[in-house]
Amino acid sequence: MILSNIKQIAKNNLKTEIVDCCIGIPVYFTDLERRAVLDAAAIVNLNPLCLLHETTATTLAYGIYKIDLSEMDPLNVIFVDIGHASMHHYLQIGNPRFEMIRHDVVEPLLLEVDLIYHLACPASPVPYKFNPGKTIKTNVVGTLNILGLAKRVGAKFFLTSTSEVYGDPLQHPQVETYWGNVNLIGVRSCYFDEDMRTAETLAMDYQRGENVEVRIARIFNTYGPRMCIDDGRVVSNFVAQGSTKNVGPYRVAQFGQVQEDDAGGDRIALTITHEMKVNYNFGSWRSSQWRKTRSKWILINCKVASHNDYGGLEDK
Ligand SMILES: O=C(O)[C@H]1O[C@H](OP(=O)(O)OP(=O)(O)OC[C@H]2O[C@@H](n3ccc(=O)[nH]c3=O)[C@H](O)[C@@H]2O)[C@H](O)[C@@H](O)[C@@H]1O
Repeated sequence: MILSNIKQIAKNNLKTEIVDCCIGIPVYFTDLERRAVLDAAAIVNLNPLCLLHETTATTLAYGIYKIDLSEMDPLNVIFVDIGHASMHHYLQIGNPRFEMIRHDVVEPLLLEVDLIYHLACPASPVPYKFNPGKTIKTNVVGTLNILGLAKRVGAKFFLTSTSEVYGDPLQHPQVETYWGNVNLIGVRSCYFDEDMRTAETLAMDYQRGENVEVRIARIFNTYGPRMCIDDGRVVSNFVAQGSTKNVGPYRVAQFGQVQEDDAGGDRIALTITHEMKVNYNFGSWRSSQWRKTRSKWILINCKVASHNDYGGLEDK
């Protein structure tokens, strides 16, 4: 079912028949599970040229699509795999400037760097609920460690936060100055909202007390190329479920559409370091600062169903 859907999506996008393919699998798949994937592919007339580990695919995708890294630019990129999902392996791709380190940010990390993008937390409800303790550790202890690293080496620190810091907001649309309405013991809060709030607090404390230059981007519901169809966030849910269904009353929600991918956040960071402001909503069309940034991110204002109109729709 999944493979036939993916095949259809690829066919529509590429406007050609799809037969040959590479299929990404978790590294922990057993031989039997790998065989089952190949059998499933055969059922839908796919011819897998290889089964690729997800981490390998992720790293390759970065290397392939990150086309703005100049050959002449002395920039080294270090990936730190937080080891939170099925990512147990890593690949150092051909470019000698990419280095992949397998490390859990919950443990101290010693590196020499100038600029840090702290993106280390699953943003979709499915993975962040899978192991809430780990999610909290990643956002709280992990952020503290990376801030400690930034402090030690004098690096700039860019934190990707979330619209979830507003909890169940009473103000629409949310602006950066809004403090939110978070239920600290709610099912959503204890997984993600509260610990991302703590992460932001830590970042601001290190900016005030330790002179770490901090930028925070609160990313709203994102949708863009190379997101998983079963990502679990609202826009991909809509796309997956089909948005033509009559779902009753509508409300306006905020969306950020990512035209590249989450890693494309660095474009924003580079832009906003020239601005005075520290935190930004990426998704608030009322944010004048946002509009000033010349990033590849665009906003779509659209009408969506409220939470309860869609069974299983978890995200805002
Ligand atoms: O325990 C305390 O009383 C102190 O804890 C922290 O200070 P500190 O432990 O010196 O840690 P930082 O240098 O701010 O680093 C925070 C974390 O980052 C980690 N770190 C630091 C540097 C580094 O390169 N890599 C790295 O992972 C450290 O192991 C530490 O756990 C707080 O910043 C202090 O305000 C507080 O007084």
